[in-house]
Amino acid sequence: MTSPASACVMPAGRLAALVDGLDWERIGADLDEAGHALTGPLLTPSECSGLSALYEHDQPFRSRVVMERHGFGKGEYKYFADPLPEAVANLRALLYRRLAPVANRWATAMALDHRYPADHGEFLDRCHAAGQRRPTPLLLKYRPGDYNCLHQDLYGETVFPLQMAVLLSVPGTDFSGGEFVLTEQRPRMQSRATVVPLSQGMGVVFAVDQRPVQGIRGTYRVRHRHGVSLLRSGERFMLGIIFHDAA
Ligand SMILES: O=C(O)CCC(=O)C(=O)O
Ligand SMILES: [Fe+2]
Repeated sequence: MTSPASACVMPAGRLAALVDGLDWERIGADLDEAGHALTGPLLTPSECSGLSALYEHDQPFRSRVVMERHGFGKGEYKYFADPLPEAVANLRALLYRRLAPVANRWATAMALDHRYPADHGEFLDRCHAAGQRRPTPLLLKYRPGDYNCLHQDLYGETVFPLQMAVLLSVPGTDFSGGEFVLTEQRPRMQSRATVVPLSQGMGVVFAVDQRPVQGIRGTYRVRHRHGVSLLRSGERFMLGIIFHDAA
């Protein structure tokens, strides 16, 4: 029997070339400036539908969360089990390598004493040693009336400060509403929200929690949260790639 994960074949070479070809200088600058950055297209429409189609299967996943039961919103998601589908594992490792320098720059700017290794495998060893052994990449599914409350994906003490998500559905065609929202809480100020315009296959990299901002009197920290606005019609699938594992 072929596993459902083999239904979405993404040649590792194509992904590596694609990730290498992204404008990492611009992505780094956008992350510094706004706490989020669009990557450019990452997955083809057929790769997007292949991944979305996994949702109805049990075998690729370790657990299913019905958001309403936990007060997280409305809708559901499933965490992938180890071994992750090859494309998800490859994307996770390839993106980590490019984002680790940004994470280290932020840690330096915020005077934090931890630094991130260049290699994702090494970072995962650190998670596992801290008791965070469960994989965190996930697929989310929204239907009309669903939404995802503003939140942070923290799963233990060990945190990689950036994460990524890829929209798998076509806005305006497959669904309406359901916008990806990022908020920024500056010290002693009200929160500010940004709606990130995504298209199918487009990735967004964003701050998990804190990011440094250069002010007139030195660097201060802003705190981010992300979520999804009310889905008005259709069905929306999202791939989430979090770089730390969960306790
Ligand atoms: O569905 C979305 O756009 C949000 C996904 C999310 O919360 C995540 O990837 O951590
Ligand atoms: Fe999230």
